[in-house]
Amino acid sequence: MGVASMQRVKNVDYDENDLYDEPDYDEPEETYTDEDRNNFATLTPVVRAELEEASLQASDREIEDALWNYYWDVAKSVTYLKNSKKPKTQEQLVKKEKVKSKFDQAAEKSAQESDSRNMIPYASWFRDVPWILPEDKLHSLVPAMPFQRPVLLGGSSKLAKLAEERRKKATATSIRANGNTSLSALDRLTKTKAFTENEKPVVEDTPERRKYPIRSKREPTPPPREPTPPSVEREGEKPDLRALPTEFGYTLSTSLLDRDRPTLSTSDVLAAAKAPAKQTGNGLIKRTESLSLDTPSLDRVQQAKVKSKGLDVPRLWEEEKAKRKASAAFVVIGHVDHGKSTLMGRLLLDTGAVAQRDIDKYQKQASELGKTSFALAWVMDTGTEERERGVTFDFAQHHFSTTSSDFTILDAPGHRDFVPNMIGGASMADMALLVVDANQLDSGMKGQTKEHIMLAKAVGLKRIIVAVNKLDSTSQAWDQKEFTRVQAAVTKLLRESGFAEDDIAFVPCSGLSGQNVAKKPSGEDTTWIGKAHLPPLLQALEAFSTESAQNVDLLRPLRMQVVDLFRGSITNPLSVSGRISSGHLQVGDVVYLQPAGETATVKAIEVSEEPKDFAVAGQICTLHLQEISSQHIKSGDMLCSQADPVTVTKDLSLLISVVDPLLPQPVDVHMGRLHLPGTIKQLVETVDSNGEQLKRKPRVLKGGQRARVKVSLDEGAAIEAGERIVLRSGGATAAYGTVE
Ligand SMILES: Nc1nc2c(ncn2[C@@H]2O[C@H](COP(=O)(O)OP(=O)(O)OP(=O)(O)O)[C@@H](O)[C@H]2O)c(=O)[nH]1
Repeated sequence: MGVASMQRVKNVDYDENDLYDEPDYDEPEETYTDEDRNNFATLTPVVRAELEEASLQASDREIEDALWNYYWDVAKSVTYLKNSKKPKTQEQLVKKEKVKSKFDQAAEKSAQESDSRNMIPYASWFRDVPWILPEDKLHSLVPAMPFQRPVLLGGSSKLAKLAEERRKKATATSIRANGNTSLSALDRLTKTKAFTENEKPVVEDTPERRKYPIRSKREPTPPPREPTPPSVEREGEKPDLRALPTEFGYTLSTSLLDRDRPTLSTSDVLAAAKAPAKQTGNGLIKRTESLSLDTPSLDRVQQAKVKSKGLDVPRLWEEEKAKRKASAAFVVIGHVDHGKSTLMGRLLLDTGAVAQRDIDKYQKQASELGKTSFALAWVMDTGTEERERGVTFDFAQHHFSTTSSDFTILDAPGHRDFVPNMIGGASMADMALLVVDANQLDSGMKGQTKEHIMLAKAVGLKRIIVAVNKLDSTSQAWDQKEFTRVQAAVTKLLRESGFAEDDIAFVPCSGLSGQNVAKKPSGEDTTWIGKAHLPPLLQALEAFSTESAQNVDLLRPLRMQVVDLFRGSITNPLSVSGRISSGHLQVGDVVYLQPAGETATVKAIEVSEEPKDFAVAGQICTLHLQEISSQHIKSGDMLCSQADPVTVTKDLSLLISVVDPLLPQPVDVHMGRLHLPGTIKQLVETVDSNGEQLKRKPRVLKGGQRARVKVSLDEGAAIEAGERIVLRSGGATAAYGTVE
């Protein structure tokens, strides 16, 4: 395990007391979804393998607890388990309970108060409302289920306690109260408004949200990966002395988050109050009947429906062709610590996408930790603290431009532990950038260099640039022989994997020193690079990027797999991102989501973080949606044209290349960001390279064979012919191919 992984160990946000205080908690019954179970099945062996590497053992239950609590984050789960399994030092064992600060005590008290809100009889929700609400309406105004927040995030023991503590702290921080009830109602409302303005309200941790995480949009300039400074109270910062919102105010503020529940806006309430009361003996009761209890969603309350401008997108796209730069998205792959992040940080710095002052800042922070060499890598790290709910497993996107091309870097920070995410990232790319440490060829060949090459091919990437990196630190710096040795070995592997000679480019470079990255190298020991006509990395990327701009298919029906789902802002409560694989869309379009079978309106479009009127096939974009609930979308779903939607199916006929022996057996089916459990029901036939039958109904498929198989998915998915799929079993890639 490399230095970078050790950093992740340190990044985990807990203190030692969390490991040793173990109060009794009642364990709630967990009801896992199929997706949860699938995640457990896929990730538990990965975590176990990591632990075994460190000679540690953990039970399935412990691993599952960790995965559940760390939200499927393998690195964090491993870190937690490693720390909890490590023998305790004497010092740790005798450590007394920390003296609680006044703020901690206040936070605890407020958390208890907030817990006491968990069970609220519906009749008392509106006890401080100056008018009376009819009994039958009260049922519709409060949640259908008893309003009870989950007591634990799941699991048991220390993790459960850790999760509970965190939840309490988060609640306490958001609604800090000291019991001062003398503040005006206006102040209380201001408090609830503050949630929405900061766009970080206290969100219920419902099972629904666990299943379909909605994250805040990533900050464009990421924070450093290391260190995570301990949270310190800022000097001079005054505690928030405002009172808790009333039950009614709380209802209003939280209901804004639940878009499926009938929601009352403030204006609805005021209108109702002003409405003439019907004299029925019940006085004001009848006023409340003018409240529109069907007012369904935030969209309709706050957002005007966006109309389409009716643009002729294919014509506009063609007209703009001359003005447009070439573009390409590339996924950065390679074995751990071979220098991917450093090389990308260098590229972003030397192309001006990142300012030197940011690097200087990271340099200073890194050198304080004795890790100066990581300053460039920190540019790429999106930082766990920035992510809502500590989710760290998603790949990051970064953009940079040259005079001729626009690039998107797809970097999956956790992909070495989390191959499914590497598949998700690679399936959005036009090409791959494989980084190989010239000093560590053999370990890479046994490890992820080999696996990532296979997966790049499996998701359909044709072009690959191989950066032979760290040539500044070969036994003799910039040794041409070392470069040639790596080039020969990697070329062999790429050819075996099916990459054509013309689609492979080699670049000798050093991300750390910047030699041959954005500029040609200087110095006597690098003269051979110019003589061999080996371009700098940036030039190689530009040479491969020109094709992708022409490789768009606007005229086919719209298809875009949802890769990410997040909350953009209060005005854009639901946004999705992904790559349009075919067709086009524009602001105001109504799109169809499968497998939910729901429609949504495209309120706004962003491409490379710039607002656009339309987006076309080949572009990675963010769509802000309206008139759809988050419950109907999850990553892996397909956004398609209403007129020609993808059909939902459970049964797949696949033409596959076999990596590991296969029988009729359970498998995990991966298609881009979609991961579903399924079963190989039938081995139909083995075929030759032209797809012609070799043998009918084989009993087993061996590595290296091509075959037709029938796979049944556990649940229906939006998959159509021609899609690339990867079959995995026991945490390893077993086969890849296409849907027929
Ligand atoms: N000498 C030398 N060291 C380098 C070079 N590039 C990266 N390194 C060092 O290699 C180590 C790992 O670099 P990273 O950029 O974090 O590697 P990575 O492949 O992104 O690692 P993971 O994301 O953890 O897989 C760091 O200490 C870097 O400073 C290089 O060109 N030359």
